[in-house]
Amino acid sequence: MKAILNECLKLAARNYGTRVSPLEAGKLVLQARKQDADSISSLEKKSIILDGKKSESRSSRQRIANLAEELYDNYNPGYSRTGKSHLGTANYFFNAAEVTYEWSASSFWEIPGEKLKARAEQQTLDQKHTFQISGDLAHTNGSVKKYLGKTDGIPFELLNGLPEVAFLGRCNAGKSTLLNNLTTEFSKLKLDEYAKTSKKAGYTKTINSFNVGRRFRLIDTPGYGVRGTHEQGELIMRYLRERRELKRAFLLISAEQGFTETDSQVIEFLTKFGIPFELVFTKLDKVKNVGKLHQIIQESGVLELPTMPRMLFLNSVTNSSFPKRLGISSLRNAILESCGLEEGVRPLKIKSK
Ligand SMILES: Nc1nc2c(ncn2[C@@H]2O[C@H](COP(=O)(O)OP(=O)(O)OP(=O)(O)O)[C@@H](O)[C@H]2O)c(=O)[nH]1
Ligand SMILES: [Mg+2]
Repeated sequence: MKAILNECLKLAARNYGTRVSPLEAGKLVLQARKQDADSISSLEKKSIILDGKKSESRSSRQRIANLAEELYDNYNPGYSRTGKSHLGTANYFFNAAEVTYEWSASSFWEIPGEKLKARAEQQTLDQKHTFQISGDLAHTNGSVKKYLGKTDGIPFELLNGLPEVAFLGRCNAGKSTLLNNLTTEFSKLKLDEYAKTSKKAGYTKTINSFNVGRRFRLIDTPGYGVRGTHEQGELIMRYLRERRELKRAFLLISAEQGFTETDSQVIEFLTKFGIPFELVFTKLDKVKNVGKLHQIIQESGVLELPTMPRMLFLNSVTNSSFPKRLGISSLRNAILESCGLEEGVRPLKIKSK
């Protein structure tokens, strides 16, 4: 299957603008992806069934260690595998960057700078209106300029338009834990606790922002579902639609439990409003049967989405079968990439030892 896909992509590259349009190439890739999903997956053929018997054999440990990567390759045929040097620099960035909690918001207007932006925009509109009515330039005499220079008491660094990526997902999907996972060095056994987490669903109540190395912001959000409230849902939807700094959303799905109806609605919402997003399957350590995970993905319809979101697989919690945090390098790399940070970029603020 990989060979066919590679052929499609090569064909598209060679014939761009001549025989095969990118749209046709896209269709070919989609078709190939669907066939890939329909066939018994390569992983299933290899019978990686983690049935809880805790096989201690070396090959089994090796298979688990490669699980996140194999799933990534299996479900992202359109993406080339990220090179080791890219992953290495992404890991360096996250390990070295200073992480600071910045703000929380329980309504859209509490997000630093949003009120200010809206007022400035209103003034620009009013100014245009004045031009139209009077045609007299002197009429506006620079009042807008005077206003734009002020920050309304909001520290300038909160208004400095850093790119943002947001974690979305049902309550208890592991959003806050993932934020801690991303920002904790591999060598540490226990995750740093930047974002507060709990076994109790519905723990995060506001949108919370964390500055990473003064290069971008990670945004933790309240979960949706039974424990989420209507107001939280409205806040998240507004943030997703209106926040200009948002570069990409990462939608978390429990690899053990799969999609809920609300997850599907959120995917529909993101697609409808053209909000770039990727899918992150969390709690890989809880998956006992990889075949079931394949079934969950295939039956969810996400493989047919026209936007072909990338799919990442990881675990934030370790246990004896999963002694390592898998899949995190790929997510770190995807975040830097979505924020437009080139390979080799360094944090502007380094963690103190
Ligand atoms: N086994 C396992 N547990 C995880 C993983 N990620 C998170 N958890 C656990 O899931 C529970 C919920 O994690 P949170 O990070 O608080 O989940 P959340 O999505 O932020 O939840 P809300 O704030 O309620 O929306 C905690 O007990 C975590 O330890 C994982 O990868 N594997
Ligand atoms: Mg949370």
